[in-house]
Amino acid sequence: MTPTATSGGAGDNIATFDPFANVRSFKYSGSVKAVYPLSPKPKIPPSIRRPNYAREGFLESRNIKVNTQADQEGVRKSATLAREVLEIAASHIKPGITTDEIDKVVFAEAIKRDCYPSPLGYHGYPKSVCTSINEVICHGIPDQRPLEDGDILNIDVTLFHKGYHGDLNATFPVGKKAEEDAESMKLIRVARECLDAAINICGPGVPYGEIGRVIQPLAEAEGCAVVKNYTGHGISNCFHAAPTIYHHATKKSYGVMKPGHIFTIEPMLNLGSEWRDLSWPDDWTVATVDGARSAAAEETLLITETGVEILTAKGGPRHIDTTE
Ligand SMILES: COc1cccc(Cn2ccc3cc(C(=O)NO)cnc32)c1
Ligand SMILES: [Co+2]
Ligand SMILES: [Co+2]
Ligand SMILES: [Co+2]
Repeated sequence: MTPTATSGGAGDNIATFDPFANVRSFKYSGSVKAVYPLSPKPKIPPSIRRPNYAREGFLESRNIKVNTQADQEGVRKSATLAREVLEIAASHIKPGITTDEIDKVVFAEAIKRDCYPSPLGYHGYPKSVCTSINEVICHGIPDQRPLEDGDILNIDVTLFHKGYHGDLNATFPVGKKAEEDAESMKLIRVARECLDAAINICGPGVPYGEIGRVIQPLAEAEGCAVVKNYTGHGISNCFHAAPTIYHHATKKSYGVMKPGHIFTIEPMLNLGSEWRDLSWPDDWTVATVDGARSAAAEETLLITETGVEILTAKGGPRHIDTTE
């Protein structure tokens, strides 16, 4: 999900980071609250190549990169590694583990794979992964809050490997209570189904606006609202680039899919009909305004001459011929 605003961030004073300290007026929209202090910033081995964020704006240009075969192979590798790390992180989900502990798993597994965790330091973001619980839509900061039986948790992993980013996320039930919560499990299922339906219409010559025109009616038919202010994005040697991928029907969409285009689709759906979001005073965490639960699913995709390749696919990159 590509933020449209610029943000302060924790910088290096992570141990004393408490953005709620001087905030009297803020009211949480649901039951999830930040639990500080954040753990200290991890030491990054000097051998790990870091992205150069200085040159990244937020989608200022509409020029969509046509990736060479070498670029595509670079993203394919990063995407495969990101999938591995997401699955390992997900295997740690259980009531009682904190999101900070999940962050440590992601960091360690990234370094093991000669990857830099892309979110760490990106526009000042203080952690290696985004962990978004219940009413948190995206950009949840890993902290000392233990997961609770009945929560739903989105883990959003982006890894930078040898010059290229790979980005994916998925939402998981926490404990038996969540697995038996029909509404939450429906929300998780519909987010994934919307992503799959959008992927299945991708291919050369398809306008990017088709993505939102497919997702929005599907989501609303299932009693879910599509978040409008956070989007998918082009990705390759930059974390965020053109095109902006809207998950709702909008005239703001631009561009036509061409072979070599690489981008994410990452629909964020809220239970009910309220699509609007609010930001916590930490300048990162985004939550639903009405406290309804939110779920997302994300893959990194490559447009080919005959369809679309899911570079972050479970089990490894998978091509779908959508032109036959
Ligand atoms: C400047 O403004 C902001 C606001 C929020 C977040 C960030 C930075 N950021 C950190 C992690 C992260 C992940 C994505 C993503 O595409 N996930 O699929 C996007 N942005 C991210 C910056
Ligand atoms: Co985002
Ligand atoms: Co993304
Ligand atoms: Co992501």
